[in-house]
Amino acid sequence: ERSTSSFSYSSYHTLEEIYNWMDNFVTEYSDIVSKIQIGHSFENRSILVLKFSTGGSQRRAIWIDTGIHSREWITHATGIWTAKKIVSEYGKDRTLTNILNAMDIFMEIVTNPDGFAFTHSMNRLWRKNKSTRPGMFCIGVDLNRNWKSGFGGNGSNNNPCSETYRGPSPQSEPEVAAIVDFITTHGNVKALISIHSYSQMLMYPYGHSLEPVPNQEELYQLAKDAVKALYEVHGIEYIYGSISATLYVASGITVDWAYDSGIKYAFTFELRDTGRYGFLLPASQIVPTAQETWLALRTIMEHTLQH
Ligand SMILES: CS(=N)(=N)C[C@@H](Cc1ccccc1)C(=O)O
Ligand SMILES: [Zn+2]
Repeated sequence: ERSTSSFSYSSYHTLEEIYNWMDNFVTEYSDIVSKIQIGHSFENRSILVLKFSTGGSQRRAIWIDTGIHSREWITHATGIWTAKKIVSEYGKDRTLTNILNAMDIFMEIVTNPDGFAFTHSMNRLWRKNKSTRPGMFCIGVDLNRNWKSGFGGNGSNNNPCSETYRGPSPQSEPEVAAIVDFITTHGNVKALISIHSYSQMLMYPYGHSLEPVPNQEELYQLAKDAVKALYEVHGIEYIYGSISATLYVASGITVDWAYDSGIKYAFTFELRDTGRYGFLLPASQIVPTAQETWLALRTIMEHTLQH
């Protein structure tokens, strides 16, 4: 069907359903949204990004990615809901309207399409991408360990059979290289938000070391404000802080690369829950999760607009 009105924002969807929704979505909201193909996955699926823009050229931009770990289905579902929220609120919500009148938003909803397809077909709990190389008898690289910053450090693994296998070299994976190329070429991305699940946490660099980033105080306060805004929606409590101090040391991660590339507002979410359902979060929690996450995202985007 041509319109997105029959699409259920409170259900989980397959890759095909999401890609069809994207086409209908950009058609229906063509005045504010467009679709960009930034590359192809290892298994040759299109890697797609939604661009939200109200004009200008090469405006300051915000990058949001979901689904880098394919089993974290709540993140794709939250991304889809958020995309609809952005177009619905433009012209109504003053903060969002101010953001989009000055900045662009890029959103990559299915950041690991091969892994996502595999969670629907063969293994619901697949995390990595689906790359293989000669002599490797296990499949897949952890796309959240394949980035250049801190690559190969503690909290990543050199064993291809590990769930945190870093890959043979930084940006060896097409899914990572596509983002690096896009953001580097764009050159004006001011905030990057990489969304995972689960644990209910909002974190910022560094993951690869306990060394505080120069604007640590600012990021701490912003995370605190974002988590408070999130809490006020449904009373869900998040913890927040730097990745290495709050969670564990992890190397070669998205937000450390972003930060070291000059993106001073780099955050990573771990959405609901804290383990009762984990990656198998019931669809009934999609909309509540997306609603509360939106307030945190808007807080971070507003701060980026103002600084
Ligand atoms: C459960 S999980 N895989 N989302 C946990 C996730 C934590 C993390 C997120 C961002 C940066 C560093 C570390 C990871 O190990 O990749
Ligand atoms: Zn994850």
